[in-house]
Amino acid sequence: MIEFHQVHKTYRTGGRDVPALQPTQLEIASGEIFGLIGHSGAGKSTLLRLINRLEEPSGGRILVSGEDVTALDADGLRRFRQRVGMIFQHFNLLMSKTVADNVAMPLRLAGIRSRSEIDARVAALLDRVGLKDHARKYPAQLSGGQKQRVGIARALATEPSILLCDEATSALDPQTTASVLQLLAEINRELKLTIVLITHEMDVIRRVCDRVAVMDAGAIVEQGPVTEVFLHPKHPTTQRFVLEDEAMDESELHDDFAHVPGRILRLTFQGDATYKPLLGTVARETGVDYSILSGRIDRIKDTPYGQLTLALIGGDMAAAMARLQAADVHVEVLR
Ligand SMILES: Nc1ncnc2c1ncn2[C@@H]1O[C@H](COP(=O)(O)OP(=O)(O)OP(=O)(O)O)[C@@H](O)[C@H]1O
Repeated sequence: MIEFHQVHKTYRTGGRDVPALQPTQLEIASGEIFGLIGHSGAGKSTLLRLINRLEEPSGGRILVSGEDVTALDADGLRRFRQRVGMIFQHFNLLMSKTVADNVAMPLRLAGIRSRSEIDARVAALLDRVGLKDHARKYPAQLSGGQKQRVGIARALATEPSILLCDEATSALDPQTTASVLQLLAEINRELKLTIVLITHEMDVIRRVCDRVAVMDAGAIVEQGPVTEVFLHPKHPTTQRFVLEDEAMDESELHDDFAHVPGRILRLTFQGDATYKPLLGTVARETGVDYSILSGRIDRIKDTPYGQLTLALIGGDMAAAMARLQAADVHVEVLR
């Protein structure tokens, strides 16, 4: 478990104080994938880099598995950092070293001398990230996605229990992003690794994260399970991220509906409710007719969900709404 107790950070540059993180209380459970989302300058990198003390907090305490990492001396910090891997947006590979040597680097730094042990561990790591035939290549000969896989192998070399991902997919195209996220999810499952990732894309959060914190101006403004935060966003910043992900502008949509008769509802359903033939049944039972104005059926990590905007006309409207709510559908009246 990673715990932040009233942790805050102010940078001092050019005689000026730049507040980057307001006093923050946060708990990240062991084995989960925790996402931090926010716009540029929101404080995501600062929060992430405080976990392995690449940034020193201005105050507060950070505990990892109960150990106060803010109190570690240089030697303790060096050993602690072996338990925390990190990957970066621009990969940070050594361009003059081969793929195998890049992955071997943390092992050498950790004091492992045996050539055969290093070779065996590097081979296993490269196999795990799908790069077993690329060991002798140089980073310049690899695609962006392959470079990030080298970054992941290198980060896993010392068998850490935490992996920090700093915009790890921001430099990648959508297809490569999906395959790197899938690799992170597999590693999380197989190695029971805690992953903390930062991103400015809700899609990344939706695909792999269990829980999310939304950051704005140096503070966490909303946090919770991704299903909850994504389907029922409360803070305006969260609502904007969700709308960006849906690639639709709510106000535009409302203009389109202006001429549609009837009551307009947004239905949100998740899990088993997603695949039930509910709408037809409710329409038959209550005499209500409906037209679907917009909708999306997708997944949040492993949970299927749907969000439909409907116009309801005629019949017993109150009974229809009660029937939907009784079937675990979240009903929001838009008009
Ligand atoms: N080393 C530094 N010195 C001074 N100010 C800094 C430093 N690093 C970050 N800041 C400032 O702290 C605030 C938070 O920055 P941070 O990089 O944590 O945000 P972010 O959400 O990660 O942004 P981005 O997505 O652009 O990386 C910003 O106002 C930034 O300018």
